[in-house]
Amino acid sequence: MPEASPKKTILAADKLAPEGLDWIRSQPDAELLEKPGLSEAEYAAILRGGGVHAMIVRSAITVSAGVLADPGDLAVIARAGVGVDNIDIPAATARGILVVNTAEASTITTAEHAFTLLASLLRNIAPAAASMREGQWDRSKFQGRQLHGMTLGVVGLGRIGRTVAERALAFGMKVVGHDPFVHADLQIDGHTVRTFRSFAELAPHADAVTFHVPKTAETTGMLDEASFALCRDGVFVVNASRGGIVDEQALVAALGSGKCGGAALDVYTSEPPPADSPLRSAPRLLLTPHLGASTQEAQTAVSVEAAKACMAYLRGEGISGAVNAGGVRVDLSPRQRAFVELAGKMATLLSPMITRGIAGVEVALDGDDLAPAAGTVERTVLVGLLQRHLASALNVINVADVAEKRGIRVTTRSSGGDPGGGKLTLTVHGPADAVDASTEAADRSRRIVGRVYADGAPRVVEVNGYAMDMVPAGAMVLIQNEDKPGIIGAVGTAFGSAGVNIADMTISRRSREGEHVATALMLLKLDAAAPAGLLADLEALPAVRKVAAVQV
Ligand SMILES: NC(=O)C1=CN([C@@H]2O[C@H](COP(=O)(O)OP(=O)(O)OC[C@H]3O[C@@H](n4cnc5c(N)ncnc54)[C@H](O)[C@@H]3O)[C@@H](O)[C@H]2O)C=CC1
Ligand SMILES: O=C(O)CCC(=O)C(=O)O
Repeated sequence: MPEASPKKTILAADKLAPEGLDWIRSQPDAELLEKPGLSEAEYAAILRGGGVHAMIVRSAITVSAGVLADPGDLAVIARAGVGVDNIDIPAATARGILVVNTAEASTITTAEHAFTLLASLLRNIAPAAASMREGQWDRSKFQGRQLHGMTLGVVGLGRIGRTVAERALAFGMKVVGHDPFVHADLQIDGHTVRTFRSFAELAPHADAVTFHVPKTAETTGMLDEASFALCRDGVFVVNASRGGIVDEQALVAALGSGKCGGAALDVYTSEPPPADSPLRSAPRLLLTPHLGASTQEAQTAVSVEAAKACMAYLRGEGISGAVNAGGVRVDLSPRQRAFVELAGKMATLLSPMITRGIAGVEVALDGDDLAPAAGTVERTVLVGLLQRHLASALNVINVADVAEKRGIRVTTRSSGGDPGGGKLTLTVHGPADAVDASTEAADRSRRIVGRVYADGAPRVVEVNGYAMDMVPAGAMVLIQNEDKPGIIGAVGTAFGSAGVNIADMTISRRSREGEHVATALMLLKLDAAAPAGLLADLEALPAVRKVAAVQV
């Protein structure tokens, strides 16, 4: 989660509707940096300089790994729109930058554009209008086709695809669809939309196809030479999703051969397409310059929503439209926040005891109303456990990836209700546990338990079987020793000689079956960090087994 600091700077890196920019200017804790139309290198330099907390983009700029190489204070990138294929999400995630979009705000506008393209294409509106301007009056040349009765194949039955389907049905078209995540036929406005398991199966059933899918490895080139062959002769094609989903070369060829009766594109593999692109001169091809979301209404909505999403995250109020946040939430109640704080402190306290790596982490969160915080607790735990051992800065956005790359299995369980009012238990398994069930291996598991009582303070109540009660904070030292007389005095003398004041201290004794000497764990809260010399002196004391210092 971003640090709380007075003013947050939002970089508007694309042309945004003035309403969103005005909203930013009206916020006392926000500052606007308006810099549309720069190069990737220039954006990289602005970010590197620090002081930019959020960045809003549309599709004109590419937020590449290079732009994010040294992102300074950047905590969130908002896409004022839907498609995030111009943002390097793995690079943003790796640097702990939240990516959000404004998925709903432009749905209707984009669906209207796709449907308008189809209707205009079938009625030759663009070439007929152009011929009128040239002084011609040629009615037979522009005879069109009727929408009513035609079958439209909608590929991608998400927000925009379904909205297009509704409009097509209202015009008396039959609609069929394909979406790997829609398994049954759909009922839309009293009509049945038959769904097919693949585009190949849908293709022979449609007079026209329209694409409303994200650009992925599976969707790129979905309509290519091979799949054109499966389509009806004279099929009409609309693509207002992303360039390259309809293969441009195959389209030009199909238009030339008549396999494709006409097509309309709003999006291109390269935007703008080169001046000499064959697309610009292909017959029966209607082109618009990526206008799908370009209405006053949609642009106002995406601009304001993107601005609000940035500030909500930076203020810790919530995450809306998250693309890479996993289960992280910042809109938590004070009690849920207390558990997130406890999670971070417990994991940090445990982290110096984890010297042999981590194979798995179990997070158990018990208590009423705590479940919504589980994702945030889980990631906060990982940050606390791993940060000490890694050079790069971790946060709740990038840590899941970091853990996964290290093969750390994380299981999180949350249950409602706990008689004590709420409990968090972390168990960290060392690498040997999975293959060796011996006592020694089992002992490599580390367990810490914490609670938040009515006072709201996050307390640690158990560490590795030692019962205790302490609110962890600041500089702390853990000392494990054999439970023999004189140790406490020796430890106190060492601190006194080093001039370090002990602010709070708890001692707990544990005697386990099979252990011939009882051991004790001291947890000390200090007024200042313990210097290395003091830690060495403590380690040298007879009967002291382990000493670890940690900043919680
Ligand atoms: N031309 C423009 O200006 C605009 C274009 N878009 C683009 O429209 C597209 C759709 O946007 P939304 O409907 O909001 O997204 P959405 O996420 O609501 O829907 C996308 C649908 O595609 C489906 N899908 C994924 N892989 C598929 C596959 N291999 N075959 C068939 N279906 C598949 C998904 O299951 C999902 O239902 C996006 O690519 C977006 O970038 C969005 C807004 C404006
Ligand atoms: O006008 C824009 O910003 C592009 C809209 C778009 O393609 C999207 O939102 O995915």
